Amino acid sequence: MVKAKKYVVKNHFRGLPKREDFEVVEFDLPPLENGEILVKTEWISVDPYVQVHNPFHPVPYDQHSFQVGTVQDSKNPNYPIGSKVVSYKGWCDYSIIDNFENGTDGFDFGRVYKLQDVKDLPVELFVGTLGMTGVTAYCGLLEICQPRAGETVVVTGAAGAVGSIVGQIAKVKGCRVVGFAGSDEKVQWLENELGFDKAINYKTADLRKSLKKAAPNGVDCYFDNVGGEISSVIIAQMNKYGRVAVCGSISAYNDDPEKLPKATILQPYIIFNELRIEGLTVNRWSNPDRWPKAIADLSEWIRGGKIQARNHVTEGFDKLFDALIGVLTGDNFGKAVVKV
Ligand SMILES: NC(=O)C1=CN([C@@H]2O[C@H](COP(=O)(O)OP(=O)(O)OC[C@H]3O[C@@H](n4cnc5c(N)ncnc54)[C@H](OP(=O)(O)O)[C@@H]3O)[C@@H](O)[C@H]2O)C=CC1
Ligand SMILES: C/C=C/C(C)=O
Repeated sequence: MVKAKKYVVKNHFRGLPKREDFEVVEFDLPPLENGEILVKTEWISVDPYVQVHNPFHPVPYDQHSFQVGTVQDSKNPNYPIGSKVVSYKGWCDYSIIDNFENGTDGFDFGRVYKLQDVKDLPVELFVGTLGMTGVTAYCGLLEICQPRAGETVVVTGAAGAVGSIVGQIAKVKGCRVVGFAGSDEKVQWLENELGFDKAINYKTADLRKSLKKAAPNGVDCYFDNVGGEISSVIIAQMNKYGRVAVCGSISAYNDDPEKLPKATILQPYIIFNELRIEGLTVNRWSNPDRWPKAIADLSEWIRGGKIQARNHVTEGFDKLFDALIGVLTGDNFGKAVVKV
C-alpha cells in the first residue's frame, strides 16, 4: 500500500488565495489493477490558472495541473517501470493513472504521455516550455498574431513562463520585440539575456510615453497576458490591421468576478485600425497534430540556443502554496515549477 498526499481546494478564493483555502490530505492508494501505473511525482507546474479557474469548480476539488513523474510500478506494458510520464494529475506526490482510453500518445489535458528520447533536455521543461505554457506561447503567437519579419510585437507578463517564450519566438521570426514586466531586474534579464529590443517596468514607467518610444512605428501584434490598463495603452498604439492574442488577464485575477470594472473605451481604435482581437485557450491545440509540432520546434530552438527556457524552481511538495503566491505576485523569472 502506498501512502499519497494531495492538495484539496476547500474554498472559493477571495482575492489572493490563502493557505487555509487548501488542505493537504493523506490517503492510501489501492493496489494496481491491470492496465494501471503508479507514478511518483517529480515536478509540478505552478500556474496562474489555479486562481482564475477556481470560481468555476464546485468545492472541494483536487488541485489539477501538469506534472511529470516516474513510473514506479506498472501493470501496463506500454509504461514500464522507470518510464517518465507527463500527466494532468496535479498537486499530489503519487498517483495511479488508469485513463489511457484516448491513446498513449494523445496530448489532450486528460491524457497521459510518455517522454521518449529526451535525455538531452531536462524533464521539468515538459511541464513548461516544452509543455502547456510553451505551446500557449508558440500557437498563440504564430497562429493568432501571425507576426511577420520587421513587425513590432508587444508582450505583457514578458518575464513569465508564456511571455518570455512569446518574445523569444518573435525574435526568431525577425520582429522588433517590446516586453512589459514588473521589476528592473526582469527588464535587465529580458533585454540583456533574452534579446528583447526593449523592456519596460510597468510599475514605474509612464506606460504611454515609454511604449511610444519603444515602438516608434506602432504595434502590429500584441500578446496579452495581463489585461487591464496596460492592455488599453498598448491597443491604443496599434497599427492598422493589428492582431491581438488575448491569453490571460492576471491583473484582474484578484478582482470580484461579480463586479465589472470600469473600462477604457477602445472601440474607436479597434474599429478604425480594423484590429483583430482573439481569445485563446491552449486546449485548442492539444491534439496530436499541433502540440508535438510546437514541442519539436521549441526543442530545436532550445538546442540551437535561440530560446532560453528558464525555470523558477521551488523545492518541496510542502512549498506548493508558497510557489503559487510567488507566481501571482511576480517572484518568478520564466516558468514556475515545484521539485517534489
Ligand atoms: N489562455 C490559455 O490557454 C493560457 C493562459 N495563460 C495565462 O497567461 C498568463 C501568463 O501565464 P504564465 O506565463 O503561466 O504565468 P507567469 O509565469 O507569467 O507568472 C505570472 C506573472 O504575472 C505577472 N503579474 C502578476 N500580477 C500582475 C499584474 N497585476 N499586472 C501585470 N502583471 C502581473 C507577474 O510578473 P511581473 O513581475 O511582471 O508583474 C507574474 O510573474 C496568465 O494570465 C495566465 O492565466 C497561461 C497559460 C495558458
Ligand atoms: C489553460 C489556462 C488558462 C488561463 C487563463 O490561465
